[in-house]
Amino acid sequence: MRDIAHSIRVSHTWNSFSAVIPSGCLTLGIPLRRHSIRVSHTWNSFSAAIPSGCLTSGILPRRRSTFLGYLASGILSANVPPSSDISHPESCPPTMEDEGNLNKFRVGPHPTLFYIPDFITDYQQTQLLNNIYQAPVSKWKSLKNRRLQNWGGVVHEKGLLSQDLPTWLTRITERIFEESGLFPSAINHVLINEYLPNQGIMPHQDGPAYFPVVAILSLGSPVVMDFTPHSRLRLDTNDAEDKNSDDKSFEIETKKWLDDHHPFSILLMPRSLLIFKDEMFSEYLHGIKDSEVQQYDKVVNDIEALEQHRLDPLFSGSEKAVEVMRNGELRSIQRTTTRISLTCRLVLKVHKNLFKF
Ligand SMILES: O=C(O)CCC(=O)C(=O)O
Ligand SMILES: [Fe+2]
Repeated sequence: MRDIAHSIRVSHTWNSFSAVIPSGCLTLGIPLRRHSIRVSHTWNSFSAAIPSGCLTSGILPRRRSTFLGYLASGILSANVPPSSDISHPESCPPTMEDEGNLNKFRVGPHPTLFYIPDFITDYQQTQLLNNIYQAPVSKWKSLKNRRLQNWGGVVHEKGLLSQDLPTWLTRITERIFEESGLFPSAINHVLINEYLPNQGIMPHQDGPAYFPVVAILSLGSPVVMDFTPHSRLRLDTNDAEDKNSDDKSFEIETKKWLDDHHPFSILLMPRSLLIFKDEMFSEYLHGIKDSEVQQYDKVVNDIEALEQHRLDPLFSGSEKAVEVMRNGELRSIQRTTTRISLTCRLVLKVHKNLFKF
């Protein structure tokens, strides 16, 4: 049989990221997508041709209450250039806060995983990257396979030795807290991971100190995250006595559980927010392969992740950031730039940190 290979571009017209970035941090900078249609950031100044309820802060429409919140919190303050676009006013995807309804963003076979495309605008992404790369070099901790910044304090098994999050981070964590409605109190810890195209993170479960809801904001290069069911994690969460009481039936139960729980992946596009909780937090490992080319044939959110890119007129831009290959059924992305993620979590037990770093 003839193997027909063709490729689909999902790249936009990418601009070089112009933030102050220490040399060597990024190869040619993190590219940012250019807006197609720009409007003033004075939210109440436009209304034409936008379906009701479709006022936007970027591609993802937001409600007025959010804009006001943003204005109040200064994220769209006086020196902010016009940045929001109404790329597709005819399509009005749901916002996370609509009816407080996160369910619209459920993806995959489990009810505890949510993918919110275009959670922030290009401009907000630039602002975040600016702040991240303006942090002192000493803020970065280098690991074998990535660098990270730790914000909010030191997490111990017994809790958080807390430090206040900077305002540029609370603007985003407060919005996640309010719009998701999943955290019992304000998010107080943010881990910022930086991945070069050939870097990833081993499959792991987040520590027991965290409340079992994770929100991951993605910036820069798209990436594929893998979720793997882990029966041992499940055993750990069950009563030990139950385990020993009847080994045989427990074995059968575990096998049945594994039959119902399959590995899957999720495509994380720039500016998207991934939220997972409960079962997905405690019974699955999550990780990112350290390869520049990542298959995404097993992703459960390809439609949601690529929809906006398909609709965007800049989709056919000549500069390519990501190429989505379709070789028969084998689909993959090429990671060409750095990815930054903000892992936003809550540690319930907090000890005020007396030491300043
Ligand atoms: O970078 C990511 O998307 C995942 C990060 C993560 O799993 C973590 O910080 O625990
Ligand atoms: Fe994690």
